[in-house]
Amino acid sequence: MEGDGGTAAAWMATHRGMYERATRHPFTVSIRDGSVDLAAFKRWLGQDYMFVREFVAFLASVLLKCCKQSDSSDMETILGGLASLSDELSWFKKEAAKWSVDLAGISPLSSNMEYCRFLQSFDDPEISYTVAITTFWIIETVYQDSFASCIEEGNKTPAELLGTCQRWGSPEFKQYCQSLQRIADRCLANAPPDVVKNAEEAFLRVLELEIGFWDMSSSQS
Ligand SMILES: Cc1ncc(CO)c(N)n1
Repeated sequence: MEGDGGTAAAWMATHRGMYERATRHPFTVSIRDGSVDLAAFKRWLGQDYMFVREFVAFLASVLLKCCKQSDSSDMETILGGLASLSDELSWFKKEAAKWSVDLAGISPLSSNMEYCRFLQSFDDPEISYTVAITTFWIIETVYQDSFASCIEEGNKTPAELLGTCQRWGSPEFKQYCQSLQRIADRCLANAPPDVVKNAEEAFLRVLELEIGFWDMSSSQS
């Protein structure tokens, strides 16, 4: 949450309560303190695999909006993100095998479906690149912040979950999120007020959906 004076950091401060509900959720807090229910972790793993497949399509829509801008200099960053999702899907398959989670037999739970429907709504060409890139930034940042807290000093994260936490909690992933934040801030600084308002609404909607996703993982809702 390094406030660098941009709009993104300002929203994290204004909506701090919601932001913390998403990034210090009882589910990730239970990973950090070692009390995590492994059945819940496995549920999260299977559901998140399905989410990430949908996230690929979302990111493709962000990339397309980027390419249609007169200045498409963010293309490399987004393309890099898309490429790392390929690696991420392989990681999910490996991790699922390790935990005996049958990915083929999973169907999305309702909070996951709701989140996926939100991602699909970005297919609409009317939704601006600014709103889409801001959404992308906050989706990644919630995971970065959540999992980074599980590997902070003093954690009691079970050894077999450290790999998961490092995937999103690593310094490299943090840098990547910061580069997305700079892009979002630049777009927001140049956007008309109605677009900024839509982006803030999308920011809040992501926090809500992320909380729902953790709730679902903890308790199958
Ligand atoms: C639900 C959810 N939010 C964010 C990310 C970050 O990639 C993810 N994998 N899953």
